[in-house]
Amino acid sequence: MTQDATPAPLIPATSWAIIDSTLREGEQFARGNFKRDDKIEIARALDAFGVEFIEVTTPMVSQQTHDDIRRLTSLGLRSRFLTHVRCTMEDVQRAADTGVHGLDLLFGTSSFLREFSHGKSIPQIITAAEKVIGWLRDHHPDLQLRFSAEDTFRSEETDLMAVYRAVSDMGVHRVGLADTVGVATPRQVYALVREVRKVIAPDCGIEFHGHNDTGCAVSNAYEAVEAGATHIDTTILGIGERNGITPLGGFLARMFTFDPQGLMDKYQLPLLPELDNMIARMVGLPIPWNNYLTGEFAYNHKAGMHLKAIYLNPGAYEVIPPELFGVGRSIQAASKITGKHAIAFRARELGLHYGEDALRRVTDHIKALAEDGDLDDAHLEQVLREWVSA
Ligand SMILES: CC(=O)SCCNC(=O)CCNC(=O)[C@H](O)C(C)(C)COP(=O)(O)OP(=O)(O)OC[C@H]1O[C@@H](n2cnc3c(N)ncnc32)[C@H](O)[C@@H]1OP(=O)(O)O
Ligand SMILES: O=C(O)CCC(=O)C(=O)O
Ligand SMILES: [Mg+2]
Repeated sequence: MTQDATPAPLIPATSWAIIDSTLREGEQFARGNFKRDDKIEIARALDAFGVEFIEVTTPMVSQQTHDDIRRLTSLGLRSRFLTHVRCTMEDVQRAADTGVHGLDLLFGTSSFLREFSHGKSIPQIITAAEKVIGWLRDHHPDLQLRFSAEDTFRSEETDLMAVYRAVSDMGVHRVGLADTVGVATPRQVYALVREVRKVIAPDCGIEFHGHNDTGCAVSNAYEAVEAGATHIDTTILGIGERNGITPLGGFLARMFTFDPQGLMDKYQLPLLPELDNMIARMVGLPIPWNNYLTGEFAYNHKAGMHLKAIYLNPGAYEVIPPELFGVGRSIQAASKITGKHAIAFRARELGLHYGEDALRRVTDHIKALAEDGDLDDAHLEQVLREWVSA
């Protein structure tokens, strides 16, 4: 390697793709009920952002949903549409004429779902998959096929390997691991992805879908990629069943740290706030204050020790430059936990210059005033102007 060669990114952004499921998993969110115009707006926004795949709800929901999918697939977007269907002839025949690029098939493999959802044994699941996948390959060879073992992380490993090996042999393009109840730990995800990789064809992709019940949805998606997963399911703001799945913004924040340029090449990152605001508006809820990247306080800096460094170099306390994701930072200089450096910087911005003693005095005065509540910027400016000549 020559001395000035750029080191290869730790996890290149070209090694994985996003399947955004706001239009499928997102419709399973408590407040998710998208009308046709909403669906079109969401799809266009995701396409403009650059996500590789958009997953939509099964056309089995209703004639309206079926027609909506046809409308979406006729928009001429670059993002590829996938529809999420049960492993039955009825579902796939209905889905095959919607103009989608691929079908995301699933079958629950845990004892919970085998007993309480569909009632099928593992051999019966494999037989059903054979029939459905065989028909699809014969009649719709252009469709990209994925087969997922729903509730993967509460399924027996021997059952999973039997299913994944079988569907890979049947020629699916991707297998899916789904942490349906959000129980998996990052280490389990990593280990299982590595095991699955051993039993499927080398060119078969691996998709991960992770719920956030125990707060691991982003970490688990990251571990999946580190272990070799090729596709990650996200939704805008993480909306989905219960408390949702891996959020698009959170996943991108995580992956940005490994390959910033790769992410900037693939996605229009400054559009992220528009996506988050759009979904917040449609579901009638605010963006959470602590949301990754776009939360109101995601880039708020307050403590004196932080502010000294932030003024000199924001990278001292920011891992991702906010402007790359279209957001700004806020500096809260007038609180009781502020310090002289922050006050001096703010004063200089206002064209005011304090000597050392005066700076200490005005800083202590501001800290004392703020014991009763932080000062807003106008109040800070007023104090700084009054005290400069005092
Ligand atoms: C973890 C997940 O998020 S999975 C995705 C969930 N998505 C959805 O449910 C999509 C929206 N769903 C719907 O509109 C409806 O549930 C429909 C149209 C799919 C089915 O409606 P209904 O026929 O009224 O059945 P209902 O929803 O009550 O029950 C689910 C049926 O699917 C069957 N089923 C569940 N999983 C599968 C599967 N992977 N493959 C085949 N059949 C399945 C169940 O056995 C049950 O069928 P049964 O009536 O023969 O016992
Ligand atoms: O099809 C899949 O892989 C995921 C389905 C799903 O939403 C889940 O298991 O939570
Ligand atoms: Mg889900």
